[in-house]
Amino acid sequence: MEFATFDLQGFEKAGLSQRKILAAQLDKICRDSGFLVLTGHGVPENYITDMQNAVQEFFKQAPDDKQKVKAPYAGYPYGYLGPNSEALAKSKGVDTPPDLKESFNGGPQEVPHGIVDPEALEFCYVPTIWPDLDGFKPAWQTYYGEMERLASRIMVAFAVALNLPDGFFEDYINHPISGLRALNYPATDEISLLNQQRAGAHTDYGSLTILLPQAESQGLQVALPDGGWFDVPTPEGAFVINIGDLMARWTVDRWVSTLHRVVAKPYQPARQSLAFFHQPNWDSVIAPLDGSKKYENVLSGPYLMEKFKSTGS
Ligand SMILES: O=C(O)CCC(=O)C(=O)O
Ligand SMILES: [Fe+2]
Repeated sequence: MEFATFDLQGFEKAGLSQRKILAAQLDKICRDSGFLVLTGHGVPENYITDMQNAVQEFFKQAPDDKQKVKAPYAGYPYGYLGPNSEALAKSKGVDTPPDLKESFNGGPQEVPHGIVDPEALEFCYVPTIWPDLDGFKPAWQTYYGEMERLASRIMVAFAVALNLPDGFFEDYINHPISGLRALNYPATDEISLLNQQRAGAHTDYGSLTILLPQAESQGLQVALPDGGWFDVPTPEGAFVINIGDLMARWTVDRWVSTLHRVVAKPYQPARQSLAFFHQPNWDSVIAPLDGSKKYENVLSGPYLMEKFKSTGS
């Protein structure tokens, strides 16, 4: 398998006929694996390094200091989630020991006017709990804002790839409820528990994920049709993008949300990554894009909430 690359600025600047060719390539990638390396993203490098440094400082703290910003109750979506709190494979009905990781999570930066649904307010519009570390909050907020803009641009390319008008997704994603997760996978020694991974095999839940694994780091793998695993390249200066379950459902399985994991091997150095999970507005109605009735309509927010209940977080 060759891992696909898509140059976003190349697409955005292309003339009409070249744009069609590139959109067809993007459609093929999303049908085949739903995973690609994204270049030409235009996110300023210093925003990325500021964020990576801030996150590294956060994880370097003593456990007690990290716990100061822990999610205050089970199910609270943001803040620090320590070791042993999540097993992603459970979202696929596979019972495994907890993933070998810790994370810090944050949500939308503001509550849009007119949101009154208490479930929405509780599930995605509760505050992010900020650590008391110089520069952490601004670095995080800047990076989050960049990811929101990048996701919107990718959604334009997706619309074109699906033969829809450029702005088709705009109204669905103008108040997105995306989550940003900084992940730290501590160095491993011997791996003692059977089936324990850094992130168990899972698919992502939303429209698309923008991943930034630490450059040249190892371990992210996508499932192959024959049951094997393929190592995802993590080139410097590029993001890894993948389709989530909601997009597969929206496209009535034209596009695939592929199983992936971060494999745990003995004696690995620590590994960090940033994962931005793009999710349409809380109340966007996700109806099959082909006009069929193959899937029932769902609301973006409640759909996501159901998915979360399954991972033991
Ligand atoms: O850390 C990574 O590279 C991937 C993590 C991941 O797939 C996830 O958290 O959904
Ligand atoms: Fe994932």
